[in-house]
Amino acid sequence: MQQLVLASGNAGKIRELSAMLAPIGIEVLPQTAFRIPDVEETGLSFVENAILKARHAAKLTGLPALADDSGLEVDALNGAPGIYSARYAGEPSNDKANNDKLLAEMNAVEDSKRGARFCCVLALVRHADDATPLIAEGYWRGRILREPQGQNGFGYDPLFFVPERGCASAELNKEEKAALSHRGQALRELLRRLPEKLPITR
Ligand SMILES: O=c1nc[nH]c2c1ncn2[C@H]1C[C@H](O)[C@@H](COP(=O)(O)OP(=O)(O)OP(=O)(O)O)O1
Ligand SMILES: [Mg+2]
Repeated sequence: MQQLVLASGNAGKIRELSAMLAPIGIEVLPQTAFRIPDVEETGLSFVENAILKARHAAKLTGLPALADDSGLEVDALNGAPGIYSARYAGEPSNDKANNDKLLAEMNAVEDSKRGARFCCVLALVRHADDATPLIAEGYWRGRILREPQGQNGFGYDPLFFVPERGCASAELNKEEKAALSHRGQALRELLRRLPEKLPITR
């Protein structure tokens, strides 16, 4: 596969996925480079939204497309914000407002009940009407902190405590995060299974 359009407008995801794919010779072109607007995420699951975003980018570029739909599921909030993570505090999406809202919702939740997981679903379509998209998922369990910690990453990283490392996700560098994260796990699974889908033909 020579070129792949990355069907995301999220700079943090683009940074992480490009860094993970570059070493294996896959050139990732963010959809922003084609001035592709965000598509409305009308699905009720990460899988549906990932496929929808991938098809949209493939359709507008004529290239194979990889999409990432991801979010944070918090135990004490019955899985919220989930697929609505990016728009938790309203639209347009704003990481700071989302984090503030999460802290407020979790204010009365005691330490032993602050479990959560990040979810990532990746969808790779070879063309816009690909009937066999390659889907891979990854999950990362942690806990919701009581105040933001760290400057790295994006989204909810400053509020996500990583038990394996004893720090917030936003305190990990990008290699450390990729080794553990929902996105790193999903991408490794996708790459393991990529041969099933080759060659890329219509
Ligand atoms: O590793 C992560 N570290 C911190 N936060 C994260 C992570 N992974 C997903 N998240 C949060 C960010 C956003 O609030 C939502 C994704 O929403 P999601 O719709 O998939 O992405 P988005 O709208 O930002 O960009 P796009 O749809 O163009 O790919 O979950
Ligand atoms: Mg989105």
